[in-house]
Amino acid sequence: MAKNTSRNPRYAALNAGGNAETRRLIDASNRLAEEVARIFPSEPDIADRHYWLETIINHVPDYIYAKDVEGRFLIANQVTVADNGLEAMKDIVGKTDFDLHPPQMAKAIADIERRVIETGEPIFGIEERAIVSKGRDRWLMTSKVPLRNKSGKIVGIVGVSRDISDRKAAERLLEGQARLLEMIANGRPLDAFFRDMILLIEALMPGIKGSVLLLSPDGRYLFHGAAPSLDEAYCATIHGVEIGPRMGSCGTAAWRGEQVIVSDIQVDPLWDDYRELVLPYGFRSCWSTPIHSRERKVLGTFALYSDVVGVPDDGQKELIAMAAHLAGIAIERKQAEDRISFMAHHDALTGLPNRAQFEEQVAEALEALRGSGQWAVLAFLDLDNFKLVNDTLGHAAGDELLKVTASRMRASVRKSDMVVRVGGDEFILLLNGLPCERDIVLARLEDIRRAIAAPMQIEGRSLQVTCSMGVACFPNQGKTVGELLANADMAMYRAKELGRNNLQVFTEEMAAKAHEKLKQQEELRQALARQEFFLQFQPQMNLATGRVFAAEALLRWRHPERGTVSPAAFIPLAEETGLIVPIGDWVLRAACRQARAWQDEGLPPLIISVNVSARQFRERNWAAHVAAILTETGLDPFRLELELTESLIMQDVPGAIATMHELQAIGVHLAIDDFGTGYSSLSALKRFPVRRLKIDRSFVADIPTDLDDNAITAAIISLARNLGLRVIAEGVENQAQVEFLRQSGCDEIQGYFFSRPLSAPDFEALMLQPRFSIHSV
Ligand SMILES: Nc1nc2c(ncn2[C@@H]2O[C@H](COP(=O)(O)O[C@H]3[C@@H](O)[C@H](n4cnc5c(=O)[nH]c(N)nc54)O[C@@H]3COP(=O)(O)O)[C@@H](O)[C@H]2O)c(=O)[nH]1
Repeated sequence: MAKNTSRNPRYAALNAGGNAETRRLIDASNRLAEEVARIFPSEPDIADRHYWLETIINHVPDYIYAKDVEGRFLIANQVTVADNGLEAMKDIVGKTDFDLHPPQMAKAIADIERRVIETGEPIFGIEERAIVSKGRDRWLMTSKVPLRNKSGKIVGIVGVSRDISDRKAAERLLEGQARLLEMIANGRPLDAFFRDMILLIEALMPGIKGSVLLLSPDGRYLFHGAAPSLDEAYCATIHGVEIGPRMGSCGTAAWRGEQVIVSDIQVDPLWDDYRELVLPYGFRSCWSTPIHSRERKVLGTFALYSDVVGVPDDGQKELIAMAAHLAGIAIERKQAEDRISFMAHHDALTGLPNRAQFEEQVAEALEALRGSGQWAVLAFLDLDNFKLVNDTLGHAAGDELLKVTASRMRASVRKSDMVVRVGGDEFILLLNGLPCERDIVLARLEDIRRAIAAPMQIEGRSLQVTCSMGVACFPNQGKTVGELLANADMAMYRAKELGRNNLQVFTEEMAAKAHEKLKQQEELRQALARQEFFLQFQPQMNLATGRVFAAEALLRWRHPERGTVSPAAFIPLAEETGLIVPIGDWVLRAACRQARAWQDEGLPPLIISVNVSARQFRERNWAAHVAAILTETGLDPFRLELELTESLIMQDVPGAIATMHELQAIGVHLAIDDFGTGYSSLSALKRFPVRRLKIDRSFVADIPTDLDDNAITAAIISLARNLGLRVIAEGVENQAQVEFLRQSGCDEIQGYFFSRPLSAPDFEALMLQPRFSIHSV
């Protein structure tokens, strides 16, 4: 006993190192030794000593025992005896571990003890497995020291073991949780995740079998998720079980949204309808826990089955709650992944597949059709005047209209056909496997158009939308998705040209036209680089003074083959392709530079007027760009007037007013071109920071003979005067027009009557002539 005190150098050394468990064991031994030394300071009677010692070690909760060199128990404390399923010490004395444990486990214990005996070296704090009371598999932390007789000979070992199973289980649980969370984070498939989760729980709860069932999207049925240890036939039987108030443990738990603990399936009424079904598998208890989402929506159930009657203890309840929680996270993550994947392949508003998915599927469909002698029809579809609905009834109404249209299209085609939304109000249809008869194809498409055009109720209003369709048929009008899309697009363009609400099938003529357009686009693109553009200048005259106060810069294209091309022939194409932005930039820069040159040459003060296209005007920071060009060319801002068409302003009135104010702030003047053609509201006009209105030449052309035009022209002049704006008439070609305009109070004129657009040198010569008087003409 004295050997085991803290004064023993070997134990003292061990006290300093080792792990916490070992230290605790040693401390306990030391305390025991000290206590004995304190109680028995003098040599007590040997029998008493033996009795006391036995009493003491029987109060220690750890296993304490001694064995001889053959591994036979010599002595063991009460807990060792009891946990090995025996009653008294005499029952264990003489037994070996081979009598108490499975052979492999017993051998592992015997090997360690043999080493201690052979080397004489103690072993501290080793972890070993042992089967203790009623076959419970436990983890022990054990220290073993050689047992010596009085002459120092090793006659066996003394062992002290502590049950560390709870700590080991907690460690295992933590490791398992970490592994499961890692699986969730790595997006492992749900079934693999559930499988590992159930196996972890089963390892921690021996004798229990787990299962996960998933609730169907309509919230009515439970479907198999995972159950690695349950019989497949049983899983198949409960697959698709309906949830309800008395539907076994799982069906009821999902129905109630709360845990259902059935301790005895044989008697619990919740199992009345399922008792027979479960009987062959021998389950007696089933504890089912709903798997919830973060919003407490039931996603499925996590159930544990056991062959014995019973309820979970607190530790098991904690494990179940943890598993159900992790399962919820995993399901929600999977649902989020599915949603993201759906969104990547579908249009969020209508739920239709998107273009990326469409092209893939069309390619497959065409491949399947190839050589079959059947047709596929690809149609581009564009809703007419959708923008009007959006602008007048608002975006919510526009969205609703798109959804209704999408579902009508879906309902008008077969399952094997496809409908996709490619953006805005544009859709593509693929009708699959049609007979090669144009009339049948057209009849099907007209049916779809009719379905779309049926009246619909949107926000309490009855609306009707027509559509334009461009069609290309496989294989004659395109052999690949790309060809079909391009040709259907051309046909659609033609349908729109023809005034909407119609259907056009692709023809070779359309292709030729498109080809020509492409060629023109390319030429236009190169025209800038090759410096084929130049400007002409048309004077603008003050009617009262006869003085030329401004020049309108007009763009021309010196085409290498076609000669001088009017802007009317290429500006629309430039607008469509966006080339108008660099071209417009060139015009503005060239016009400002010319105006500055005339100023430097001493020409009378002049305003240079430049046309602006809608596309240019919408460019980000356009006003700042204009300011930069003015700085670059050295022209004073007040010498520049920008002509904005009425239709340009009306496309986005608030945006246009904001840009107009920015331009006004840098000192540039503004005029409204083609006034009278763009339906600008008079109230809006008041808010435009403009200096001048330009009466469109279509009104001027027939004055003074056309009484309507006379009235319109006079009204515009009067309006301008009342708003404090100057007014100029364009396209003035004769004396009678001049007279009418003068009498109506028009301030200024521009037109062939006075001068056609001139080259820069000719304009300069005109300005240098003696003062021109309109009265003398
Ligand atoms: N965005 C830009 N548009 C531009 C630019 N340069 C011109 N244009 C626009 O192209 C349209 C056609 O212009 P153009 O062929 O130059 O015709 C102008 C005049 O020549 C013509 N005009 C002038 N007087 C008369 C006349 O007495 N009779 C008659 N039949 N035509 C006449 O009018 C055109 C000027 O119109 P406007 O701009 O409305 O003042 C035309 O829409 C141009 O705006 C450019 O650089 N950028």
